[in-house]
Amino acid sequence: MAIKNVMVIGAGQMGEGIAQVCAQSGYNVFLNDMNEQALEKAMKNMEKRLTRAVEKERITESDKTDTLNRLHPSTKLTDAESCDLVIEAVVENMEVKTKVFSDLDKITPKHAILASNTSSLPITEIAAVTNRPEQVIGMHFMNPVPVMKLVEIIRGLQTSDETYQAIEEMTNKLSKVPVEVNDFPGFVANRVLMPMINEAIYTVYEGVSSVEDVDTVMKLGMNHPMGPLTLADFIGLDTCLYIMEVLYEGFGDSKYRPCPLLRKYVKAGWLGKKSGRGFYQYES
Ligand SMILES: CC(=O)CC(=O)SCCNC(=O)CCNC(=O)[C@H](O)C(C)(C)COP(=O)(O)OP(=O)(O)OC[C@H]1O[C@@H](n2cnc3c(N)ncnc32)[C@H](O)[C@@H]1OP(=O)(O)O
Ligand SMILES: NC(=O)C1=CN([C@@H]2O[C@H](COP(=O)(O)OP(=O)(O)OC[C@H]3O[C@@H](n4cnc5c(N)ncnc54)[C@H](OP(=O)(O)O)[C@@H]3O)[C@@H](O)[C@H]2O)C=CC1
Repeated sequence: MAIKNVMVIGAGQMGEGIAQVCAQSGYNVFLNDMNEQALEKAMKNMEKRLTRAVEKERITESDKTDTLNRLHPSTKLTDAESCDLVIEAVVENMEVKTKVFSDLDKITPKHAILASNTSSLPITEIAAVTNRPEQVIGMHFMNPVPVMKLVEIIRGLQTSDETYQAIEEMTNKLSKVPVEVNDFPGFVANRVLMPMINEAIYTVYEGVSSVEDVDTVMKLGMNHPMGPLTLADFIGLDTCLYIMEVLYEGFGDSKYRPCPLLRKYVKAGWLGKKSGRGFYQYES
């Protein structure tokens, strides 16, 4: 199936990045969000990054103009009626995601593929609220999307080979590297990454070391590009907590219990870089 028109739902940090790379690769993209301010901010950020790419001579001025012309901010989910693929990137919450998928199932054409950028939630459960579970799939991009090469492609129980192949082909077209994984809590990326981040938070919580020193140990000792606490702030502490909860509930194993300090920060509204405060403070 040829994918031409794509809708990305959620103009947060992931949705914005996904919309940009799709438009840069020639897809016609609706970026959908109920919040017009979030859409405006996302459009500005994408334009800024494209301008920087022109300055660095990675793309031409006309590539930038063409990309921007392919990007359409949208506040109506019904714009998905002309789309061949929808990539959902709203908050990591099953209730919110299943509501979006159930609505999309009614709006989109019969042939359309419905993908989720969920970082941990079961694709099979999301697919079950639609009448097309064979066309529902996980397409898990990494943050920051324009930079990171990996896309985890997650097969739900009923995902068809045809759907998998269409998404694998598109991932290659986006100049990303696809990796096929099965539908288990946290898939591969976050089953491995998030317990490491959670453990780093425990070392601060238990007074083993300071935030800065934990990050230094992992940066200089393990050559990680960012320390785990900087990375947690970058991902979003709410997202980190939701993922730990999915692992904890999904496996029923106490080794995945979220650190109380992580819970406390999220309750305080300290969500990391996006809210201006997490383990570190950020200028707005
Ligand atoms: C939670 C999940 O479900 C899954 C996940 O995504 S887990 C998170 C996975 N991501 C990571 O682990 C990221 C780890 N960090 C890194 O790789 C690097 O620190 C980084 C790529 C983010 C920044 O790299 P850096 O060398 O430290 O900084 P910097 O030189 O400023 O940036 C390198 C390039 O990335 C770009 N970049 C940095 N942050 C960016 C962002 N948020 N959005 C877009 N581009 C960005 C910069 O513009 C720069 O591009 P140019 O070459 O055009 O200048
Ligand atoms: N952060 C990361 O590093 C990664 C995140 N992901 C996944 O991507 C998805 C989005 O994460 P991210 O972009 O970081 O999150 P953000 O917090 O940046 O954005 C969340 C988006 O969800 C929307 N949203 C929030 N609440 C609701 C609701 N009740 N109904 C509908 N939409 C809602 C927000 O809309 P509004 O603008 O209106 O508030 C916003 O567009 C999550 O599933 C996350 O797990 C995947 C890979 C990496």
